[in-house]
Amino acid sequence: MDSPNARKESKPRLLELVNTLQTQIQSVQEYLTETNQRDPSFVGTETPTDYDGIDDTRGAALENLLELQELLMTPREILVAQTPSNLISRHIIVRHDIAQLVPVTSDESNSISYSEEGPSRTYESLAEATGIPVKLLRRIIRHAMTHRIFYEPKPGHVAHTKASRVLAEDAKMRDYLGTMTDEVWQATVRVGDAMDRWPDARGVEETAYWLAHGKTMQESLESSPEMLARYNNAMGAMSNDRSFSIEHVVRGYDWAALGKATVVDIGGGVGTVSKELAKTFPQLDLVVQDRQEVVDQAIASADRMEQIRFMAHDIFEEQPVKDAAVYIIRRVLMEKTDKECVDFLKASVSALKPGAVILIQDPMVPDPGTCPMWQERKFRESDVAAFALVNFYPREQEEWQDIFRQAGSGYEYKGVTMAPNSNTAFVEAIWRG
Ligand SMILES: C[S@@+](CC[C@H](N)C(=O)[O-])C[C@H]1O[C@@H](n2cnc3c(N)ncnc32)[C@H](O)[C@@H]1O
Repeated sequence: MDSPNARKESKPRLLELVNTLQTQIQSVQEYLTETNQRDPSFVGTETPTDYDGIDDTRGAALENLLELQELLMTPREILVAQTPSNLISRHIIVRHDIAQLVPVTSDESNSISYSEEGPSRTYESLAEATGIPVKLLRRIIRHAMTHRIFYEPKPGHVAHTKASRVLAEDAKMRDYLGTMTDEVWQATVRVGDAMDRWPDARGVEETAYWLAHGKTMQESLESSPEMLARYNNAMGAMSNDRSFSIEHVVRGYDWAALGKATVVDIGGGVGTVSKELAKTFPQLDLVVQDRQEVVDQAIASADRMEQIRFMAHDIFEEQPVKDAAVYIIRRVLMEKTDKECVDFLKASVSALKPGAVILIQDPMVPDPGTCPMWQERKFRESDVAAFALVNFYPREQEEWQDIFRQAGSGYEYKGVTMAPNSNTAFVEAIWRG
């Protein structure tokens, strides 16, 4: 324990945080100046601020700011800070395409008014366009404004902030929020009921999602091509987020060392990961496998690449692509029971040549204190959401080891490694035959 004298000498925590922040923010500001960027602001929609070259300092500053902000809050304020109503305005904005109705540039429709800050649209004109009574619409949009989505450049006018502009221009981001507010949100409020009903729940049927929607998430997606397309876009929107980032796949394995080789992306969706691998490692031949309806969607999409072949394949059927160097399966086994994981591995055996690698990427929350709180909070939010949706249980080292042991003695289990700065774990095994 510190001696009373040592304690006297150390700076009070609030001041220590402010001093550290002063230095960090100075560096961020210098970076913005060096890269000719405007001051960050919630007024107007100039291109989103790019912090890429200073991301570590920005992350450290966010961590200090979070601590500072929450140290300045009372315990009551902490308890009520997040409320279920936080999502209401986002839900309505996405449902009624409100972001697209607000002009981004000055040359759009004539219901626009121009001010120094840029184009805007009145609540009355938005009410007419959406059919929502103006008083209600104003309440909802003003709620969003407190979350920095839109602002009022002058009374009665709605204009874009950077965040609302992203929503207006990025269909994938709208699909992400649509999936969150139409699908995930409803499930999260049934978690307590699901835990009461199935205390030892396993598998995708004994879930809060099932209680909320009367079917599994997969059944929902299979029943509606629109919902499936929206879900796949939502996954794409999150591919840049640190927690889901494809960067962890691209950098987390020595793909270059494979030379000219075949990589099979099992349950690869519409090929988001394979497209990134294909761009960075042109020597790889990639095969993306998924359910027929997902493959159809991928093939219909405009950005197909020569290097990637799509193939309908059920992960529990015998693997048809023989002799590939790596079989990667990302964010698929997290939804499967242990027995299903074993079945999948057994179904792969006949295709594997000695030395072939099975690479599983699944979410796993880092241990407390090993990453900044602002990141851990995000990771734990997606962890409990995955529990609500598909009954996801992060598997420990020993559980994976046991799964590979049951799948056959030919698998040499290498272990689980966390990708740095992420909630992503790689599980690796090599087929020895
Ligand atoms: C969460 S998404 C992950 C997609 C992709 N791997 C990624 O990381 O972006 C899970 C994917 O697994 C696919 N999937 C689930 N069960 C499957 C099965 N039995 N056979 C084939 N694909 C399956 C789903 O269709 C979906 O595309």
